[in-house]
Amino acid sequence: MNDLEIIGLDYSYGREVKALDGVGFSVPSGSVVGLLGPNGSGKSTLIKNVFDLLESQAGTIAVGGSPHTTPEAKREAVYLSSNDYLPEFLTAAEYVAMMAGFYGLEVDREDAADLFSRFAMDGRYDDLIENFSHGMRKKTQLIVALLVRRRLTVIDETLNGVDLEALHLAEKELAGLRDEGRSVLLCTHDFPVLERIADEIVFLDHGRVVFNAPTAGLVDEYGSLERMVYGYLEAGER
Ligand SMILES: Nc1ncnc2c1ncn2[C@@H]1O[C@H](COP(=O)(O)OP(=O)(O)OP(=O)(O)O)[C@@H](O)[C@H]1O
Repeated sequence: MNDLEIIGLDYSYGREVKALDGVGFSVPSGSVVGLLGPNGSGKSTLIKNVFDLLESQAGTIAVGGSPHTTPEAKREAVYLSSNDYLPEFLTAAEYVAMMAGFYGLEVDREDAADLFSRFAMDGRYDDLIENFSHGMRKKTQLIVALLVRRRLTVIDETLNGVDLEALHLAEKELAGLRDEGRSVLLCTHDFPVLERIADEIVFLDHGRVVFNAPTAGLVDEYGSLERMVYGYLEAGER
């Protein structure tokens, strides 16, 4: 079963910029897939298409087996954006409750407070988000995903900006989602993180999939993901 399946996805901004050009790949249940690519390669455009934040122009996207525009698909997935824009006038508890409410869920206060304390935000659950640092906001986004535990979690550079301790815990928690048979699409430039937790890699360049293979195989072949990417970029085959 694939939690996300994308076939032949195109997307252009106006007539000039073709941001996605025939993109296709899948995220199998019980896996972490790393999404990599240089700036402007189309990663955010791809993710926005998956969440129907941009209206797809050609191709198909299925989430949990349902077309991505349907309520069934939208219930199956959670999106952690690359920015840290959270409603500042809410407390973390109110924000978490609101997000869970979108999925028809109620959050267990103890579970949530426990995650806040494990992510080094002990006692901050009832504080206004206005008083949270950048890293605390990123961790709050992540905690929401861990509480709502959807079939598919898509993380757009959300982990960039959290400290090493939180990153270590985040990796363990994401592996926990995978072990429950859920899946994660993790967009990050952090090669070591991807080598540790991604089962497969999708590498985009100029809106096209250049590599799509198991991480272990790519590391065997190129020595590391970093060498694979820089080798490709320096080879001038773009
Ligand atoms: N709103 C927009 N209007 C016009 N062009 C856009 C818009 N958003 C993105 N683009 C263009 O689409 C292409 C893909 O951009 P996108 O943001 O998807 O890349 P990305 O891989 O997420 O980049 P980054 O790593 O910098 O976040 C780029 O050429 C970008 O300039």
